[in-house]
Amino acid sequence: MAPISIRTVLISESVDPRCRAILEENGIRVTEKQTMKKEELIAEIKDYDGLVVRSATKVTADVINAADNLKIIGRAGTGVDNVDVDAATKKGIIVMNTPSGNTISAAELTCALLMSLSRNVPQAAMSMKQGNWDRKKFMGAELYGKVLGIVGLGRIGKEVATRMQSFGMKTIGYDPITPPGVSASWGVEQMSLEQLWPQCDYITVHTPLMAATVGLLNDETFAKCKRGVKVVNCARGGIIDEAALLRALESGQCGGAGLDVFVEEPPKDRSLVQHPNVISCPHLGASTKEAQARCGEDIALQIVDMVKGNNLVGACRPRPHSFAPLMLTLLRPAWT
Ligand SMILES: NC(=O)C1=CN([C@@H]2O[C@H](COP(=O)(O)OP(=O)(O)OC[C@H]3O[C@@H](n4cnc5c(N)ncnc54)[C@H](O)[C@@H]3O)[C@@H](O)[C@H]2O)C=CC1
Ligand SMILES: O=C(O)C(=O)COP(=O)(O)O
Repeated sequence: MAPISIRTVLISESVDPRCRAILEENGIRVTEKQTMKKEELIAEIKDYDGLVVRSATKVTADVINAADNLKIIGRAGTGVDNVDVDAATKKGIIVMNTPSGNTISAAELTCALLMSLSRNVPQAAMSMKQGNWDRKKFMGAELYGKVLGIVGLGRIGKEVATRMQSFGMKTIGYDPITPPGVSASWGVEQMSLEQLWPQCDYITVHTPLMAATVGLLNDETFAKCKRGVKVVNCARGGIIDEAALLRALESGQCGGAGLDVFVEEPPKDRSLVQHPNVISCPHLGASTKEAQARCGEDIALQIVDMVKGNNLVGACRPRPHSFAPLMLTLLRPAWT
């Protein structure tokens, strides 16, 4: 690949300091500005060859059209739904992400939400802080023997599956691309969504946000689920339709929801967050020291690869994600 000249990079969000250090070690001038308004970004973007973002910076067509010198948009993370990739491509701007750097962290938070939902941990903790000792109110249910439906069997979906299997959950799923034989090798039986909805005690979504996944769970699909189904969204706001979710929670069709992401972040309308059967986080899936270190380092190295004209195929370095099935195999008694 021909080297690309990148002399200035703007980092518009809180990205691990290794990112800046690697870029500077390679002669790139870095500016960090973390609270830019859209107008500010539009006014300043022309001064930069590269832009590094996380999920909060909306790199819309008007930002891209104002970016006279921009050659690369680096997303230090997975989802690129905050970047208008079509507009960037039309302008010849490369968009790259670091898709494996935060996989484990997002999977672990999903598991934490599933476990918290089953045992009402956040609600019980809040009640204790208020001076109560309410053992009856927070009666839970075991995850053992329950059915977990995983919609989207990519990196995160797979890691959630292998972890929740160790709690004795049956894992079923759907993905239009991952071959059923592959997901079967990590213990997930694939089926159509029509077959999946009525079987699940818990559903977790792990797809990108795109036209086909907006409102994947809606009034119609909630109606096909078991009464009291619990749902987790650690992927993107809107994959579970928020208004439909609120209606399902109010009717009891949905027994609880664990939400890390929202259509609007932070959400102005707090009716979901305030619902007693909802537990939520402020988009924390990737917010671990380890994930941020990997994503910050990876995006910087990928930009440096471009400057040096290194082949980008395989630039996204493999991560040891398969440790979970390996550990499970080693720890599981031979007769199971
Ligand atoms: N909460 C957080 O902080 C984080 C959220 N994410 C979100 O999680 C999403 C998934 O991440 P990864 O697993 O790494 O992505 P991935 O690309 O490895 O997996 C996504 C899977 O979804 C499948 N898919 C696409 N359309 C589908 C549909 N209509 N129905 C069912 N499956 C469909 C794809 O075939 C693919 O296997 C990201 O796109 C991002 O939006 C990712 C990291 C952190
Ligand atoms: O990587 C992703 O897709 C995420 O959602 C993480 O977003 P963040 O980098 O924490 O703003």
